[in-house]
Amino acid sequence: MSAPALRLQGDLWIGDNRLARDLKITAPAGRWTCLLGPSGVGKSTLGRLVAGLPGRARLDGDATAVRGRVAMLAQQDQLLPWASALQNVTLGARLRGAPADHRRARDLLDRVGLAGLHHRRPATLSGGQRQRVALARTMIEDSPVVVLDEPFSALDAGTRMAMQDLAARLLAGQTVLLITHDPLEAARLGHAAFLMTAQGSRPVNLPEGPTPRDVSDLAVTAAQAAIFDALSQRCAA
Ligand SMILES: Nc1ncnc2c1ncn2[C@@H]1O[C@H](COP(=O)(O)OP(=O)(O)OP(=O)(O)O)[C@@H](O)[C@H]1O
Repeated sequence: MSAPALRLQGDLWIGDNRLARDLKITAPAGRWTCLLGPSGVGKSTLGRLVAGLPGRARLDGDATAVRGRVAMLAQQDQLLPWASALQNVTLGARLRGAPADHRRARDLLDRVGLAGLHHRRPATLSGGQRQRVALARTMIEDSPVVVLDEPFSALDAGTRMAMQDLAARLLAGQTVLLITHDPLEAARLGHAAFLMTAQGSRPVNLPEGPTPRDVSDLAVTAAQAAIFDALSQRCAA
């Protein structure tokens, strides 16, 4: 199934509480779109809407109905506590009643740096290790649309960069909505980016060219600074 573009427009609500108005966010097909904005503005809520998760949230404007599977890596890793890392990675297939691809699951766990930890339960893993199990679980799905909600936030700088590179490679061609607080992450990984506030959304300029971009690229540094500036102004407003 080819990856669709996403269009998210209108006011975002949870019940009677309007979180943000006049959103105009478009995520190009098969590309990474980053969503930035102050804490509590509704980024995760929007991500859950895209993923079709049940709840009281709604967008009262025009939104693309996403057909087919959406994989979501939520802010809390949501691993099953009684299942091993490997069983957590193959959970989606088991829930669909499909045969689990253990070989691929093991390979992904190795690639996210968890070789030797396949049989550990989540409680015996660090926060960053659990986040990487959740990342492997998201990547094995091969969904046309992927929502990543702060997927690298628990990782040290070196591991974070390595996981960004791996995700950019393995999710190439899928439509990815990346929710992040990290301007550098957006500048490295985004083909498009939006800053979301309670008053609306606006596109953020990113460097041209292939991703993941080099951190030492001056265009990346400049984009990072511009995003940081925009975020501080919006948060101070
Ligand atoms: N189930 C819920 N019922 C009512 N309000 C909720 C619910 N879930 C979240 N909220 C509220 O909705 C707002 C948006 O939350 P959300 O988690 O989407 O924000 P966010 O932009 O992702 O924040 P952060 O960057 O801190 O993760 C917050 O004010 C939160 O308290």
